[in-house]
Amino acid sequence: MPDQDIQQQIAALSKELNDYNYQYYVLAESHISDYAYDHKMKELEALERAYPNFSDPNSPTQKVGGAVTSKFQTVTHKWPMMSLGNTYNAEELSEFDERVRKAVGDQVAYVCELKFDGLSLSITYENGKLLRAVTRGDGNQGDDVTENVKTIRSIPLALNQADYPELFEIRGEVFMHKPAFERLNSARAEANEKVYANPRNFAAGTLKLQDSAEVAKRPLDCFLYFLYTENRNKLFHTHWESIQDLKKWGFQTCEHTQLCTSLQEVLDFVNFWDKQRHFLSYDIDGIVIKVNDYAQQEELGFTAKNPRWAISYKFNAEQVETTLNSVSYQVGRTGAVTPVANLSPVQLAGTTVKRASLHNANEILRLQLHEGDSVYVEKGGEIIPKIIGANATVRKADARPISYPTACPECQTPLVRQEGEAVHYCPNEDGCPPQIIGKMQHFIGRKMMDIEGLGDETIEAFYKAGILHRITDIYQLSNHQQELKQLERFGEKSIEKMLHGIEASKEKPFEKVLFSLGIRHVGDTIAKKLAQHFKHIDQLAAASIEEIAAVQDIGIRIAESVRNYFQESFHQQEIQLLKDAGLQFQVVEKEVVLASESFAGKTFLISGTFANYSREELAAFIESHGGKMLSSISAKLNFLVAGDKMGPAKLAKAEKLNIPIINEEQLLAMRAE
Ligand SMILES: NC(=O)c1ccc[n+]([C@@H]2O[C@H](COP(=O)([O-])OP(=O)(O)OC[C@H]3O[C@@H](n4cnc5c(N)ncnc54)[C@H](O)[C@@H]3O)[C@@H](O)[C@H]2O)c1
Ligand SMILES: [Zn+2]
Repeated sequence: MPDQDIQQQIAALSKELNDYNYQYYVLAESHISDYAYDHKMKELEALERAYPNFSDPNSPTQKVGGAVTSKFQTVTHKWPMMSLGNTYNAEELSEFDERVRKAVGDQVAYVCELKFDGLSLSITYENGKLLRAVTRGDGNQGDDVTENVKTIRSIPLALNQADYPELFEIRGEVFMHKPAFERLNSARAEANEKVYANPRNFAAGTLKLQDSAEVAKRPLDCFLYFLYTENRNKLFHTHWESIQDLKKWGFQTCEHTQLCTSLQEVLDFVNFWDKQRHFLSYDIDGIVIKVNDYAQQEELGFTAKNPRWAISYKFNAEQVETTLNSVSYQVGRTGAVTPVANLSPVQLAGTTVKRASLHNANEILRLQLHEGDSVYVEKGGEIIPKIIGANATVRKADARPISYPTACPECQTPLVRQEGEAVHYCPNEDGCPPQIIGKMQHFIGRKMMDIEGLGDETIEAFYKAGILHRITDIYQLSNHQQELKQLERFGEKSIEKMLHGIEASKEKPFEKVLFSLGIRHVGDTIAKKLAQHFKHIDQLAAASIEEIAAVQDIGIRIAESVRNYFQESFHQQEIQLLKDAGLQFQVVEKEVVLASESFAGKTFLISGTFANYSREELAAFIESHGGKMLSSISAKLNFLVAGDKMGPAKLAKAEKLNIPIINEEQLLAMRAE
């Protein structure tokens, strides 16, 4: 190949890998599978090795792929945070073992650890207290994400009494469990928010949020796996010993870590987990093999990018090829349409796969799917596998591209897609069967009206039997006892229990009723806020968009949705019928007796989390002593009651306006003065 071509090829590969790095580390998105990425990296490494005159110290082969961002304070790592070399088969692993033995002799033991698919973190502890947490960044410098990390429950803020060093750094991996990922991601899809491709990306996106309160809502977890401290060799001689002590100090380490004394044991460990990993609640993408002895680690040292004393063995993401038989379109409770690929059954990662998710129309376009295509299916983070591409080489010449339907498959109403949104909706909220059933199922849900004796399946059965057509029919069920008894599997006892449950639901407070109505974008917190502000459904129904949007934390999108809901005559009728049935449509005010006038004329704002009281309790305390709560920081504010995890922007604003910032104890003491 002429030099010019090689140079071009190196430049193109470098650019491509740098682009993937940016998407992966900064935007938390993957546009290529890890396997394909690693393959390209190896290709570039091989080219650079063959043509050293073209190698470049800034090449992605020479540097850790991440970067620092401008959103956080930049911190320089005391010990650089490196990447790991990777191997994909037993042969490459045995080459690693040979290199190690050549350098340090045959007395080698390895610690085998799961390679958690998350993002690495360095945490510094001083005198047993969490001081600082920093991302890997570009390996030399990372982002200070301390406030966010403090919200992770498995990371101790203070250590158990033990003989830990005064100052040390501990490294670990932050990740999200698969069930939490599934739950949060589908809630995001419902709310039309950006969904993440896998738990790793979700965890990475979360740790880089500016709002720690939002981070606290997303369940992150962390395994700690490495200790750095000055004079470490005086404390421990091996990595294995250090891990035993980390546990005593209060850190969560992974129970599956194993000490191996031969390559065979390492291989057994690798093979065992290649199969068992599918049963873990979190994703791992391989095994990390570390030389156990610290002295040997030091002898082996580092390359520009990796330690020479450790390596990863990466599992091949299991991938199979099968036929795309058809695409079906499911309509959800909110009317969102989800395309699902129906596949010829195939074995993948221990289960038979028949279906794969396709997310939305853009995904179908991106994959350029055609009818009858032979497709590659992979198990990513999701339980339900995904299609990663079609094998165009075996496509029939006359195969038609999959075209997205224009009408709802359930009710034939033309579908709509809001500008800038990826998801299509069936707008026929009150006439589309799955939406009607979904609305009723939502209504009776545990966090909503919580009707005992009535479940999702019963709702569906009653709908199909023509007994239920809409939410309000639930309160007419007592008039249908004869019909109910005719239904299979529905005895007198269960009917009685259900009717009792329905009757009891009439006592549910207004905020629950409001949440249960299933107004788009109105979840339980929003419902609570609206109920507290408007007190009565009639006042909410009569409010303008501006009036609704004036309520704290209610944005214009929610306000519009609420307004639209109440404009529909069908909904007005629905509410009237529910009122007639005796449901609660107003806030029952508790009489307020002022405990004192200590705070009369004073205004307060509460932010963050507190050790002894909830925010609501503190607000009630302030109000019971005559103080007034404000909803934002302005010159009118007299005191900011600040707890932990308060947003830095708020703090800065209060400081700028010279507003006194007090803590929980100071607030309580103020009353006594
Ligand atoms: N799909 C994409 O677009 C894309 C882009 C960039 C990188 N990647 C993936 O990321 C990899 C490169 O990332 P990398 O530099 O973080 O390397 P790596 O993921 O191959 O290995 C190093 C990392 O492993 C993690 N790790 C997990 N468990 C560990 C344990 N027990 N001990 C030590 N470390 C552990 C640490 O975070 C460490 O930084 C690529 O090989 C590729 O798979 C994918
Ligand atoms: Zn429909």
